[in-house]
Amino acid sequence: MEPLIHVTNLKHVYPDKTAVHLGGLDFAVEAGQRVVIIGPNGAGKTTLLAHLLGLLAPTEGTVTVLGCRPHESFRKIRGKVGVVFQQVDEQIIGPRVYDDIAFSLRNDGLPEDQVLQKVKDVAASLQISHLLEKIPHYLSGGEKKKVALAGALVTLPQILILDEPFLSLDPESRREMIRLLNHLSREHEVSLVITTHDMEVVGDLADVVYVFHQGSIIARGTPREIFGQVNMLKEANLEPPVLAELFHRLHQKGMKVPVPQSMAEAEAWLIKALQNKENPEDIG
Ligand SMILES: Nc1ncnc2c1ncn2[C@@H]1O[C@H](COP(=O)(O)OP(=O)(O)OP(=O)(O)O)[C@@H](O)[C@H]1O
Repeated sequence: MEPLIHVTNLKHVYPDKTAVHLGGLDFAVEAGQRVVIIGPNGAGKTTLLAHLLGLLAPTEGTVTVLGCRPHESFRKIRGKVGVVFQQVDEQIIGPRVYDDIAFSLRNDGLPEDQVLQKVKDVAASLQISHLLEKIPHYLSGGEKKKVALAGALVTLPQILILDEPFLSLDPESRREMIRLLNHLSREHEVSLVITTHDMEVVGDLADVVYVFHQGSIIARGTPREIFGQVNMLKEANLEPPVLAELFHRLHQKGMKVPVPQSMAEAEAWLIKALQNKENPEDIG
């Protein structure tokens, strides 16, 4: 079956002649997958997202989203693709939070009673019902992110695109955002495409991780496969998660350790190892 998103050998040249190339592996997203893109500054992550949203047209290569070329016919798929931009301030345009979330529904000509119901439902699911009458400008950063997410989700998209959703969130809001995104994927089968510099969230969030570096998509795999390649990550100017680095060092010292995907996994392994100090190599 054709993936929901398929990008091959994308090259984009900006008007000032800056060229962004995503050669190497194809970028593909299957239905219901949670895909996280990592890469150093300037690797082309945001440029790719702009192509998925039809905001840019490829100079070379192909971009297919839900069977369409987004730059030619994004209107056809608009309601099926939600987005939360990095700068949510630029995205939130309604005078009240309610109006902002209602924007695309009203734009599609939905009767006001249905708009009301859908806005109420999405606000309740994101636990922001108490914010609906507020002026967006005065919201906190985390609240703004949730409002932008509500605006993206209110049309029940098949694909949700998020550029750096964890930026400037405090630990509690970050956990809450991870929980929400995983819930959307699990319960509503929304496919997620997320860029982040926050390596610590990737293991809790991704089915598939793509690594962008110097004009190429250089690696694709599960978080365990990607974080098992600590040297590749460092060469790509990426800091592996602390646990991956620690277990990599233990491995280099000759210990048969797994690559932990989460704190809970590392904790369980360490408890077993400490309880069985006689022969820790047996624990895998
Ligand atoms: N509108 C633009 N005009 C000219 N060059 C641009 C434009 N937007 C991005 N670029 C350039 O394209 C390259 C890729 O930028 P992009 O924003 O896609 O990278 P990124 O991986 O998202 O980086 P970051 O992690 O810093 O957000 C950079 O060299 C950037 O300077």
